[in-house]
Amino acid sequence: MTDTIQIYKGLAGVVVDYTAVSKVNPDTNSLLYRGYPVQELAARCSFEEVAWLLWHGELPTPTELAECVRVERSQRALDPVVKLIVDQLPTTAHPMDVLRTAVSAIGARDPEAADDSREGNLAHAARLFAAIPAIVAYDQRRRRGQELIEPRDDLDYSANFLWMTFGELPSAAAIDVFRISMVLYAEHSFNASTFTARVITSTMSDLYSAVTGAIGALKGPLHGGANEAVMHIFNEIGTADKAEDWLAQALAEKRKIMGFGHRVYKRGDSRVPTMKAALDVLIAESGRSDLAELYDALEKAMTERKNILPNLDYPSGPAYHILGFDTEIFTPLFVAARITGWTAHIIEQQASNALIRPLSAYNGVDERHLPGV
Ligand SMILES: CC(=O)SCCNC(=O)CCNC(=O)[C@H](O)C(C)(C)COP(=O)(O)OP(=O)(O)OC[C@H]1O[C@@H](n2cnc3c(N)ncnc32)[C@H](O)[C@@H]1OP(=O)(O)O
Ligand SMILES: O=C([O-])CC(=O)C(=O)O
Repeated sequence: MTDTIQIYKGLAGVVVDYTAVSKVNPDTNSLLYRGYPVQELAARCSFEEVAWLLWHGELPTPTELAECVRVERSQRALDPVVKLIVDQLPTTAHPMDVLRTAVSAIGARDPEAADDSREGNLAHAARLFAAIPAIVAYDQRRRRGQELIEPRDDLDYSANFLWMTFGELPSAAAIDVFRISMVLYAEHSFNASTFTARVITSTMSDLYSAVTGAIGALKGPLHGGANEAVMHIFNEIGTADKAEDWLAQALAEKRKIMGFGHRVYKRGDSRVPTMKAALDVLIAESGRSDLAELYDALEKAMTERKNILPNLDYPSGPAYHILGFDTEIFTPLFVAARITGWTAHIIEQQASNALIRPLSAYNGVDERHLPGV
């Protein structure tokens, strides 16, 4: 008689630890960062304030915010050595591969990288928070044959990110949409990339290694890579009138429809209404009603056929497209936001560490021996 072993495939439904960083509640369709509803933060707070909140557990005082902003602005410029490394990479490499390499290089260049004290890790987190926009912006520009644009000290995080990418500023409303997307993408409990960062941290490795691994986990289309995949799907479908037939065919081929479904939310993603409202602002401003029609048609068809609802990547993909980002840059934008949540979790894991090492049930060949043994 063999013992029955319970396998938790994909760790679905398994609670592996406590976290005080965020609470995802699929029953009430809510998401709290350190207790605050994400919708309130998206409506009222700068991304710098949200970063501070995630790292420290409380919103910054005016003095703390001024310090956070000062540190961010002082580390915005692309490190010339990191630029050299990026320049060596072919433009056939996915921008997530470029960003993963650049973050790894920043870690290798930090003489204090091994300092995993709370203060050390907060400093590393602030460095990556400030440095990632320049890498992402420059990578899009070099792919377009354009020169690096230096950061501007008179702009906040969101406006400066758009400035470094495009060399001009869009409307205040468009900058705000970008800020909202950063706030919504910042944190989401034990998702695959955050869990990756926590696994790496649990071995007492350094923060840069954990973030490098997390970038690799986020790249996949079942996770962060879905925001760019949504745009590929939109391009494939073409126009709203083709959405229903396209979906029928895609489902018949057993394809996953990117931007729909979620491991935790089964009745809708708490962040989608806020991001959809932000997308609507861009659609109204740009006159892209074609995109709005396509968005609605695919959502309606997917609801009717599968009753599977959109996740955050569904509205953010077309929003980034209208803002002018190239499709393959969308997931690096997710990294720029999620660096805040990842590093908050790394600090939390490190403060209450246990090596993460689950068990497996062996189902290979029975014990056997080499000839003559
Ligand atoms: C910000 C984020 O990272 S959010 C996630 C972004 N990822 C995507 O948008 C990729 C598309 N979505 C998916 O692949 C899935 O919904 C996941 C990976 C996100 C969640 O997966 P799971 O929790 O394992 O899915 P779940 O158990 O709810 O699936 C139930 C059924 O619905 C199907 N399903 C779920 N999502 C989709 C989808 N997007 N397209 C088609 N079918 C789907 C599953 O194949 C499964 O079918 P089955 O019972 O016939 O096998
Ligand atoms: O929670 C998840 O599994 C994926 C997700 O929505 C996120 O990381 O934002």
